This record gives sequence, C-alpha cells and structure tokens, in this order.
Amino acid sequence: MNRSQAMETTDNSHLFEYKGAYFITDLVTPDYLDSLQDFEIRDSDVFLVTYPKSGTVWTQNILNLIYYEGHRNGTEQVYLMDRMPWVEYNFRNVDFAKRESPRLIASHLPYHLVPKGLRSGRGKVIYVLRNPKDVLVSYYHFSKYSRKLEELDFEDLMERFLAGKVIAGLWLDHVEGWSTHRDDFNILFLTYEEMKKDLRSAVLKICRFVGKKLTEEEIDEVVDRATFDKMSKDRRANYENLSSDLVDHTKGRFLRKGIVGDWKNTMTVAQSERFDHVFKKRMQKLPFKFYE
Ligand SMILES: Nc1ncnc2c1ncn2[C@@H]1O[C@H](COP(=O)(O)OS(=O)(=O)O)[C@@H](OP(=O)(O)O)[C@H]1O
Repeated sequence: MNRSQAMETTDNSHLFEYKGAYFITDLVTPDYLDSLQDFEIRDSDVFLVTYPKSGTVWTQNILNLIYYEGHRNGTEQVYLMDRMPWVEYNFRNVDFAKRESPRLIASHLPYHLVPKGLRSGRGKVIYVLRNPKDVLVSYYHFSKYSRKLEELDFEDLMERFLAGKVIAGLWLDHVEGWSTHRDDFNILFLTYEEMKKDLRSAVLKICRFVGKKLTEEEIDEVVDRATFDKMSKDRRANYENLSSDLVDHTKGRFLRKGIVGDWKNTMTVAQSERFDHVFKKRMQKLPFKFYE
C-alpha cells in the first residue's frame, strides 16, 4: 500500500486515515506512525492502551501513583503527560530511547499499529475500555474544547462515531482487535465501569499485573488520590496545564463528570436505538458486558 492509499482524509481535515484508524492531522504524520513499528520495546515497559475517552488519564494517574512514591506522597510536581507520554501523539517531544526504565507509555493505537516488539509479548499492556455510549458522550464534550477536532452537533458526531471516522477509528474494531489478539500480548483488560465500582480492587489487579508490592497504606493512598474529586484538583493529574494550542480551557475539562451511564442524559431513545442497531451484534460477541 502506498502512502496516498494509506492516508485518506475524512470529511474534515482535522483527522486523516492511516491503515484503518484515524489520527489527528496536526499532531502526527504517517511517517512517524510507520516508524513506531520498530520502536524498541523493553521488558519493563508498561503501555496503557485505550480507545479515547475510556479512562486513560485516570489509569495514567493510577500507574504513576503506583510507580512513583513522590507522586503518591505529593512531593514531586511532575505532570502525568510528562511522566507517561503518548507514544503516537508525542507533542512534548520525548526521546523515548533515552528514558530510564521502567517506561510508562500511553497510547490509543489499535493492536496492529503498535510496535512489533509489543505484539510479540515483550513489555506489558493494560487495556482499559468503557461503555461506547459513554465514550461517545465524553468525546462529544471533548470535541467542543479541543482545538484539534471539529465541533459537531451530537447527532452528526454520533454518525461519525458509528462510521469509525473519529480518533483511533471504529470503537468496535479497536476493542475487538485487542480482544481477539490478546494472546499475542502480555495484557490486562480492565473496564472503566469496574474501576468505578471498586477502585481498590482495580488498583490491586494492576499492582499484581505489573509486579508491584505496595503496603496497605500505600494502596489506600493510591485509591484516595485517584478518585475523581482528588484528581480534579490535582494539577499534576487534571491536564489543565495542557497547551492552549491544543484545548480551549474555557470550554471544558478533561475531568468532566466521571460517571457511568451519562449517555442516558444526552442520547434520545431514538439515538440509543440507532446506536444499538449499528453496534449491538458485534458488541454481543465481545467478552465484555456493559449493563448501563
Ligand atoms: N478519577 C476519575 N474517575 C472517573 N472518571 C475519570 C477520572 N479521571 C478521568 N475520568 C474521566 O475519563 C474521561 C476522559 O477519558 P480519557 O482520559 O480516556 O480521555 S483521553 O482519551 O485521554 O482524551 C472523562 O469522562 P467524562 O467525564 O464522561 O467526559 C473523565 O471525566
């Protein structure tokens, strides 16, 4: 496939298509995405992978609280985006090869575009997913304050979402891809909903998966600092230092509501039915269930 076939713009120029997924035009190039195939993976690397708006920043914070005592006890003032940068949206120009191990890295990449080393079982992946209707609603609010996305009314955005013409591509492809190729990776799946229901258990699951032994008090501290209220006020974790080239801080927040089932406050019955009509069949085959 040549470059012009691989890169097709959507109806808007804010995103471009690359090998079945969509990326923010201003923030990454196809050449850089190509180069990620050979990004060298270390056994100690931990990748947090999500479809956008599924709980990335939340889990980033949890991992940082687990790994860094200074983040946990509040003595270090390092922003999450610097501690755990995005591999494909490298807007802080991080030199990953020079970073000390263990490296914590975030990504929205579909399984087939991540570095080859990760696909052959090196490093660890934590994949967090969320009810796609809540993802859509969160994305809708995000697109209002992001300067890199087109602002659409809800109905139009929903059609784009159902067609997969949004960041990272079709939700079903992303989740299905990671789920069906789980055996290629050293991977832990978590849902946003289980994290909301029992954050402590989710933190313990993550600790076990990455091989970190924290004391009961340290676990309590991680859980406390990862709550929505605490994170909203924590400048290191709430993304309010994000450059105003990227977002208009007067129009929204990364930590918006942080609840399960907010789609019911936004979507009409007809919209929800339309969503189900397109998504339900493939969703039923997934090993994840969303009850709200
Ligand atoms: N601590 C905590 N508890 C509960 N929920 C939380 C928390 N931190 C972030 N969030 C919610 O996660 C949503 C943002 O998703 P992402 O961080 O994946 O966004 S992004 O892809 O990185 O842009 C966004 O969801 P919505 O509130 O529904 O918009 C955030 O509020």
